[in-house]
Amino acid sequence: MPTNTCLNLFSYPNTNNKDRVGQIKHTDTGTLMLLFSRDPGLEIQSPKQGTWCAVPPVEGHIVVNVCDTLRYLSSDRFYSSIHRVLPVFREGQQHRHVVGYFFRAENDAEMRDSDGKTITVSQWHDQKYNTYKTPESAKNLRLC
Ligand SMILES: O=C(O)CCC(=O)C(=O)O
Ligand SMILES: [Fe+2]
Repeated sequence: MPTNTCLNLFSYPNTNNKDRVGQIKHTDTGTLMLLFSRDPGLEIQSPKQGTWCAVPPVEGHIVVNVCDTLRYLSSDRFYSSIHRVLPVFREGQQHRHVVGYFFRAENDAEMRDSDGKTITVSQWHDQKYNTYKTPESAKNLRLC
């Protein structure tokens, strides 16, 4: 059965322009995301206080991110983490490099979203990614 599981290589330009954003706040669509990074910039939002907290890279460690599908399949036992990427200027560096492995369930797998609606994994994925198409539509991004 096909899935949208993928390995993504990211390269963010190094900048000290505070108006630039690496990635706006979002949750990931799949089950788990493994993030391999030596560069700072990732932040997660506390679900209770709403405050942002840096996730600094730690030598020999990776970040494991819970994503939407795991939230739905676990009936909210696990929550998908709300996160964003900010530019962190680093002297002498050209880019911020990150590798993300996005585990995604089978496209036809069904789950119940937070409105109680039954939706397939690929429908959820496509619906969410359509909101990124323009900066205007991204303002309405449904997080989870
Ligand atoms: O660049 C990062 O640190 C995180 C990337 C990310 O959140 C994503 O691609 O969904
Ligand atoms: Fe993400």
